[in-house]
Amino acid sequence: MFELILLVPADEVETISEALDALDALSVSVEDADAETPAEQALFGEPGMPPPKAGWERSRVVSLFATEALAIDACKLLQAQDFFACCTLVAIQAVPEQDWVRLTQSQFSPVEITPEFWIVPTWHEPPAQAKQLIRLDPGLAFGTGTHPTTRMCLRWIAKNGAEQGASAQSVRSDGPPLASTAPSGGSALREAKSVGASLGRVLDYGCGSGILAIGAAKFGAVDIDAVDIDEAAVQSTRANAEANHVRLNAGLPEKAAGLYQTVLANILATPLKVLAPLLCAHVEKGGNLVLAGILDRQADELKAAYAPWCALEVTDQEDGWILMTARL
Ligand SMILES: C[S@@+](CC[C@H](N)C(=O)[O-])C[C@H]1O[C@@H](n2cnc3c(N)ncnc32)[C@H](O)[C@@H]1O
Repeated sequence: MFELILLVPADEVETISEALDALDALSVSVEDADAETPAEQALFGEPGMPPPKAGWERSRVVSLFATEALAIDACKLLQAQDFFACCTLVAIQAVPEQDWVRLTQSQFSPVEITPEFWIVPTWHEPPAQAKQLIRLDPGLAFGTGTHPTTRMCLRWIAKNGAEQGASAQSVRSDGPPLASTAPSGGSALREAKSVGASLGRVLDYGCGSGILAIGAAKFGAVDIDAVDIDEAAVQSTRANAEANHVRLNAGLPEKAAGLYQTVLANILATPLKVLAPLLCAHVEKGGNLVLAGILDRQADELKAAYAPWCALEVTDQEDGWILMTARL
């Protein structure tokens, strides 16, 4: 593989990226050429806000080609275009051979939720102290446990759920009995001890990988619905639930039906505000609403949006993100 590296001004990033795509680049990535210097710029967008620009003031555009000849041809073609006038060729160079699988895997380590509750990729042995764990590999859907918002929701589940070691029998009982929630692996996991169900019936709204629904099952939830607007997330939730030997109902949002003792939603502040009446209507009297995906500066707007139904409070925080919960 050979990479063609260009320095491109912000206004031309989109045009150059599209041209590289048309010239059969295997991939095109755009980086801030000033990253990790005082001139580094943040580029991000949130729902309801203007979309971020396609590139930085000085963008480093790196495209990958199967052969050196293809990279050189693409470069020559680009250099002949008007829009290339303010761009600079940095290099055409061979990409060293890498074990990409090993490299990717090395970036995902077990994630500690509590000292006894861990998220562990399948290629890792569980840590010795793990008494409860979720087996999860990175996939297309959001939710590997590495994001603070997911971790805060899981901490809430661990704190408010049944005692660790809750068995497969403690999850939904309308299917065939499941073998075990105990993961394979080297750690000495405690045998099933509790079928308590302090989470009760659970709704995971915006389930992504299904990580919260699976966590709820591991901590004694009795009947779990996991919904998402993204069909790929629904598929991912089903596959991850099966891999973790837990039973849940995954589907599109209309699958959410009736009242739940626990409603979890880790989305973002803007959709959470829009969803306030719907989410609150699904929480039974005395039940819990658990919201994440909220920046600490957004606490007051969320409190106001939910005030007609409940009094949201900030009950956890990590890296500028907050967890807001309420009892209805
Ligand atoms: C930040 S991810 C959270 C995933 C997972 N629950 C977690 O805690 O890691 C948010 C998920 O919500 C879904 N989502 C966004 N808006 C939604 C909506 N209006 N209704 C249902 N799901 C939504 C997205 O597709 C995405 O999978």
